[in-house]
Amino acid sequence: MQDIHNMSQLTSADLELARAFPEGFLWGAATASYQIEGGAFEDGRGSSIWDDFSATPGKVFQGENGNVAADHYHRLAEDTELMSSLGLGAYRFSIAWPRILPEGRGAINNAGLDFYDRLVDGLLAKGITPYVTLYHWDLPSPLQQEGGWVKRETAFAYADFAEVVAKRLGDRVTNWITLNEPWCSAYLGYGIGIHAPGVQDRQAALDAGHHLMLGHGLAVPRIRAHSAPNSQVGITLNLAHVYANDERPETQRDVALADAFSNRWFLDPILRGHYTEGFFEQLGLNAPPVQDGDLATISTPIDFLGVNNYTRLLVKGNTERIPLADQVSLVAPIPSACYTEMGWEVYPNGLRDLLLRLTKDYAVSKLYVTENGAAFKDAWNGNGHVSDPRRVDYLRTHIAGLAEAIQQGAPLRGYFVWSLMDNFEWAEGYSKRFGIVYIDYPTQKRVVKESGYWYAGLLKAFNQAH
Ligand SMILES: N#[N+]C[C@@H]1[C@@H](O)[C@H](O)[C@@H](O)[C@@H]2O[C@H]12
Repeated sequence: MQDIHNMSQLTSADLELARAFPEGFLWGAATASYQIEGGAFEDGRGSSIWDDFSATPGKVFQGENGNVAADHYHRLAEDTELMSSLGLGAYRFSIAWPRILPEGRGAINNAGLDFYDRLVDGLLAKGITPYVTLYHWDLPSPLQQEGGWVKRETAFAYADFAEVVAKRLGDRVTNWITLNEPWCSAYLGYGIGIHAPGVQDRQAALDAGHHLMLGHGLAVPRIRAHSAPNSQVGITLNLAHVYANDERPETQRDVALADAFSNRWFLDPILRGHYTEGFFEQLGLNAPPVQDGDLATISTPIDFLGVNNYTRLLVKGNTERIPLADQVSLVAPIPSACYTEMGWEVYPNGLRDLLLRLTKDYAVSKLYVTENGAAFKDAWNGNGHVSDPRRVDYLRTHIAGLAEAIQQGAPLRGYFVWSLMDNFEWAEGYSKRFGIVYIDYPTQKRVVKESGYWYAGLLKAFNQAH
């Protein structure tokens, strides 16, 4: 592989930016099992709700699925070499529950554990620290057939799964993320049904969210019991800072509703041990089936909070309609602003302001940005490289916001760009490319994008400064 660093086009300001970060700051990239692995029917892997959802007509763009994806299952050596050439200090990936427990519980598929053994050993051999997400949405189908996350039993099945993985990898993996974005699993999967398993029932979303958090709390001690003493366990939440479009009282009301629904629904139980007061009433729904002790379990102390952030929320109150927390009026696209292919406003200060809010309002000892990135229209002409200047600018401006947040007191310890490589973007299929490495799916060729060279150059400059 060409000397990847000589291909980067860093400015003097970029070099200054790299030097702004403290020694020990962790630079990584993130992926998820169903989005990159493929090998969907190999070596004993069972079916997941995303296999089922993708196979359901009309659910995923052009009927695409994760059967092959980026074929990572067959390219471990190539992809770990790619990560090493980029200079990554860490790699965040997820474990496919159906590879480990094809029925969701019970019989262990050791071939599945062997795959992650090989991945972890390959990363460690290259000096790359594994950050393992135990659940990134691929619930085994048999558990969904019993009701999935709306059933309390699934929380216990998840904790059993987490322990099986920790027993195998806990001697080498010291950084664990229990869940990825339970808000998406609950609301997109069970509330409005645009994600797997495709249930459209807002009460089910609250019940699923509760059991996801219960699974998190049940799993934390079981992960710790099988990991090295210096291990750390956290959770990753998708969060966004909420801004008021004006000072009107109805706008202030809607800002509070949007914050409750988008952020505090999960932040408050996990970090404060209680749901946000009045939250369920604002939604016009019943409380989920909370049992004695649940909130104590859910709020079991964690070592860090993982933050996934892509954009901000801008809210404009509407007196004619008293919204429910999940129906707040967001401001229409702003002509002067820049938007990604996902329709998300590019607003770098949103990440900085979010980290500062979390620092101010929640007693988090450590923060990691576990996902941040952008989808833009990337094209590859079959040779040369992929020009993606908008992604370079997105990364540059958001990373600059991290430096400001740290300088203002945020306990930020690391950043994982989403994503290492283009991948299956859920209901959008392969139509949205988030990678700093381009995947030519017909050939599975990996082509480092301009943003990948830039990120590698930033990491090299950071390492040279320390
Ligand atoms: N959409 N989008 C990109 C990205 C998605 O690909 C990840 O799997 C999720 O954790 C999170 O939603 C963010």
